Amino acid sequence: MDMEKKGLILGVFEGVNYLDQCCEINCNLGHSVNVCIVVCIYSCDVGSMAGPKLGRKKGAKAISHPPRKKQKAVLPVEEESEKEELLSDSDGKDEPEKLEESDEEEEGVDSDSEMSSDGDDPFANDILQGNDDEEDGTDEGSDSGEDSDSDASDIEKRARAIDEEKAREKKMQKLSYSLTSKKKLMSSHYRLWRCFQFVELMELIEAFEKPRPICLRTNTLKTRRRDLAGVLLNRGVNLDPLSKWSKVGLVVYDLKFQLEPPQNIWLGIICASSFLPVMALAPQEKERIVDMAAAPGGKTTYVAALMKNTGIIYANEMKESRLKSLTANLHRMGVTNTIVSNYDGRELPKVLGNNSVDRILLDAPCSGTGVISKDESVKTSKSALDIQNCAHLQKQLILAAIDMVDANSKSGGYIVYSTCSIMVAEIRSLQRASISHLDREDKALLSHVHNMDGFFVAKLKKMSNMKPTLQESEDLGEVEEAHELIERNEQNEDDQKHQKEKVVKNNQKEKVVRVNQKKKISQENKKVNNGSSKIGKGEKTSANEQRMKRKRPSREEIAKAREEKRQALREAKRKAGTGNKAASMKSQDAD
Ligand SMILES: C[S@@+](CC[C@H](N)C(=O)[O-])C[C@H]1O[C@@H](n2cnc3c(N)ncnc32)[C@H](O)[C@@H]1O
Repeated sequence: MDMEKKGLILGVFEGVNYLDQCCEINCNLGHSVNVCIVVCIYSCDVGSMAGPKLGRKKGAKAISHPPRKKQKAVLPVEEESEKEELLSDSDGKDEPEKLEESDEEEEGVDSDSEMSSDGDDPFANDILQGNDDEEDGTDEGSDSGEDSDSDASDIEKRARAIDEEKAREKKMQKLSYSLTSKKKLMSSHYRLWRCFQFVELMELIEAFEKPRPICLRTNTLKTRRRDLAGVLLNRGVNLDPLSKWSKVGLVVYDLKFQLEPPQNIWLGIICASSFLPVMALAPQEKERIVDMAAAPGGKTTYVAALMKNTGIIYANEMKESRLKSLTANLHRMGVTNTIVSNYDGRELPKVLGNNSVDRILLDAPCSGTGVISKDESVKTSKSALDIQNCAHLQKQLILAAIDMVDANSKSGGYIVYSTCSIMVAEIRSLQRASISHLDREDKALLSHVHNMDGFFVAKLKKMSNMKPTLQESEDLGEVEEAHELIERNEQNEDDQKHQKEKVVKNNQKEKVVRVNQKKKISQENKKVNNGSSKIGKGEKTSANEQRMKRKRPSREEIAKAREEKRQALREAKRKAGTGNKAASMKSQDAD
């Protein structure tokens, strides 16, 4: 690996220790240029990075964050005062003492709430059983004596039994629902999930159903993280710094005033994984940057903040209906360096020109399979065709991005491609742009491992603005074809089986049709042979062939035939008319 480039990339993530691996693949990129792809593999575990609670007030409950004890500690957890980290954006002074005091109390509150919310407390059942035992003992004693007591305890027992039965039924219902949805998910996307081992797949599906921690990003155009944290803590919100790697992120545990956020200081609730593409892009002040698929602007506003409202951001969105939210967010967040456009991203090189910008963020439209925890319908609503269509669009968008970015940019020449999908086909859009092989699992941020929404981020560096020669294009075309061939070959057994079954059925149908046709033809032949004296015994001309051979009548012949028909009709009418007249005369005579 080229250490310089590695250094460069690590530089982008200076101080970021969650980078598991950073591999670089120099490769011929299909289409027009040579591009170096730098694949950054993120292993973030928000929960474990967050460390102990900060500033939680007495009695405040920790809600809806995943149980920490189940999370994998991918990163070295910073055990030191997170409050310092949280409030250390600049000088680290003026930390409210109150917060430090509450840290210790916090731990207790936290672990309690985890136990109760998880239902994982190993002692809980014992305590219940103990109670039952005691009651049983009392019952035995009362049997020997007072009837009224035993009646009461009988009723209690029965009531308890009914309750238990109900609870069991509920549990079974829940279990069967969960199994059905898992089955549905597995069967509907079986072929696309083939890259996972069964156990891992189950873990992944489980992870989809867990709520993610709520993350906030401080809008540094309006405030500092420490100030925001101070405001939130004063309002009784429990929060942690997201981690050392994010100087703006906060993890929030009980956002009570969710509907009335202080609009001038934060963007809203976002997933930690959405920080990563912008961090990877590392926009610099005064650069020209394109956000190819921008709405609703979560990443554009972050880019603008990192650029301190300097330079230019072209924020493009194809769907007109989504422009409103994009512009509204830009205004709300105080972004002033952005031009909003409404093009199909594939058309942008024609509008902005080739080799015209320093960096491009392509947060591609995707199947959304990485965000099932937010939108459950993704489980069953996405067909294989949807995924393939997405992948095709993504490839075309990547190619447009490559055309637009300037390899000679002094500070940039980078493209960041991200999707919130964990589907191989979509991740492979990069490959389909003829970038050499990417190992699929390793590049995705997987929900069950990282406790984030599934996500894929790759950073590309354009190496040259030169267009390849015809020969190179042809070679690359072949490479592309080869990739497509490989992909086609990789269709899973299910697919093949399905296809085979279809083919067999079709063959059978065709056979039946052919047999019927043959029968029909031979019957017609027989008829023709029997009925027509013109066709001798030895003549093998079929009725069909005869029909084919029959000459089409000329126009004159058709006109003549029509005239004859008309005359015959007139004659028939006339005859009928005279018949009627005679009949009516007859009847008059009779009267
Ligand atoms: C994943 S979302 C972008 C989210 C955004 N980057 C953010 O962080 O808020 C993808 C966006 O791409 C838009 N889109 C879909 N097809 C597009 C195309 N051909 N060109 C440009 N944008 C497109 C969608 O309407 C959608 O708003």
